[in-house]
Amino acid sequence: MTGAARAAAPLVQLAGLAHSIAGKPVMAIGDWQQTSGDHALVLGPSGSGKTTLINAITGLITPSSGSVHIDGEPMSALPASARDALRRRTIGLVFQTLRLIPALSVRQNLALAQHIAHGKHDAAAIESLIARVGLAHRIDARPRTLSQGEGQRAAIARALITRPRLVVADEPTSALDDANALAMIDLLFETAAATGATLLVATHDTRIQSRFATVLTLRSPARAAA
Ligand SMILES: Nc1ncnc2c1ncn2[C@@H]1O[C@H](COP(=O)(O)OP(=O)(O)OP(=O)(O)O)[C@@H](O)[C@H]1O
Repeated sequence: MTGAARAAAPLVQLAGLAHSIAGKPVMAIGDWQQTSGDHALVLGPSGSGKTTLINAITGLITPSSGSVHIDGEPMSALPASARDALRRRTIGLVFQTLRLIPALSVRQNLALAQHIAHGKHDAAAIESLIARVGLAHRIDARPRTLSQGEGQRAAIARALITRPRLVVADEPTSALDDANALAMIDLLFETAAATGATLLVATHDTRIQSRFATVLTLRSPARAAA
């Protein structure tokens, strides 16, 4: 795809997207698209298929029907190794369980992410992003010594250090109290603005809904059919 065609393509484009496991429908979206810069919330109750949708968007599963395009590239149609490469190039992931590597410091976690995505090391970019999320004083700390809030800030920095076009966050706030949930979303918005990323946040946490102009509401396909 040419640069001009890519610039015109939606960042995320879903067409007829649905997924079944052992014949049971677990996620049904149909058509949806997200343009670059348009932060979006995927909102749905437990079991409505949010994680399944994220797994399809990030190329971790092959949807049973329909397609996923990321930045104009056919994620769902690519072989596994090409999907991995597309994910590393374009997507940063933030999980509720932070998934930082325990044996590495915060700085080293970011360095590894940078190396995997781009095969390069930019120490100044790491220090600057860690300072931006308010963790300069913990840069050489191991993840197990961080507070929950510090760990979440480290996980956001790790997702953004590769300067992904899309940041996908799965339930980033559900374990947090009201003040920390909103602070987490504010930090995601601020770091996304600083690095040029677009956010796609999946949650059942309605407290953060008002922060997003675009909301995709999911219903369990089993309930929708009932
Ligand atoms: N590997 C699997 N095998 C069988 N059923 C599955 C599997 N993965 C997901 N499901 C089912 O698919 C449905 C959607 O699951 P999914 O995890 O996508 O929902 P969710 O909206 O993310 O839920 P939660 O908010 O509880 O994490 C659920 O009914 C779940 O039990």
